[in-house]
Amino acid sequence: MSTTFGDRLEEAVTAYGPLCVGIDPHPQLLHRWGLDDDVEGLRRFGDTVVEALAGQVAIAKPQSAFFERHGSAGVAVLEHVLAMLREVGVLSLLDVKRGDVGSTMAAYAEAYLSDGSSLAADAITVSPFLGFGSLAPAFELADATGRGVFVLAMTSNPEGAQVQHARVAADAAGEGGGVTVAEEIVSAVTERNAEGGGSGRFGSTGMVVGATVGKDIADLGLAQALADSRGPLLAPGLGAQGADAGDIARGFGPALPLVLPSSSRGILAAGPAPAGLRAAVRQQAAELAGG
Ligand SMILES: O=c1ccn([C@@H]2O[C@H](COP(=O)(O)O)[C@@H](O)[C@H]2O)c(=O)[nH]1
Repeated sequence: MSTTFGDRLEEAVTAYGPLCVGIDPHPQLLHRWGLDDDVEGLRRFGDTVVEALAGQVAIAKPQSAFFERHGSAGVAVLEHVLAMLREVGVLSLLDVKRGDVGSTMAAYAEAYLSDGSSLAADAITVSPFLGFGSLAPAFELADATGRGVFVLAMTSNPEGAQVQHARVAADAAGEGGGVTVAEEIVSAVTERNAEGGGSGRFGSTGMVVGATVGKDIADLGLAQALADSRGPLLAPGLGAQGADAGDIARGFGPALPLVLPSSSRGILAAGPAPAGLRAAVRQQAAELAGG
């Protein structure tokens, strides 16, 4: 791809708005939609959601876990969903939260970020808790193929603070200690986007910052640093986890133009009729826009 992920994202968000819809085929949702909790149900769920989102949203976020729980046939449905999103022109952000030692990370990167892989998405989520540097193979391949990487920074679950608010130790030279893990990640992403992330609104390295963590952003004094990062900020937690449009506006403050608010169950509960899903998308988008 000749353009960067950040530029493609900016174009899509300008056309359709920032709302990201999660594709999470929970067993309870399959049941509620009158589908069996099997591979055929999964496929029909995926087809319906993609049909409903086409021409409505910039970006969709399939949750890998709900496909993986059906084994290799479920992963084949995930591949199908990724191909369909590509076909209808909705960017895919695969929520797969990978992270490993560098040599293994290179293999994950090939699976999700290389041209020609059946599991390739426009962007993926990654976990930096084996060290930010261990993610280098994913960043390198994403840059080379025009894809994006979203690094977990401040996750939407209450347990995340235990790790993400911890203070890092100084390096061997006695430098750099004392900042929180979250702050360290924001700085590393900012550096990446400054080095080679294009010049538009978004760089191609994003972060996951939950819609539920507005108070933590304030407590850690990170709102301006997030705004300066140029990282697209995936903000899950809207809807089913309790956050609303007001929480996002207040919590992110100056970083709001970078935020991709994300909702899965809050939208998917309006199915299975595509018209119902589209109405839920429109209502959520209007709330986010302050309407
Ligand atoms: O911090 C995080 C990171 C990822 N997620 C994922 O987002 C969706 C949320 O689903 P809802 O139904 O809207 O609650 C799900 O796939 C999570 O794994 C997150 O919630 N928080």
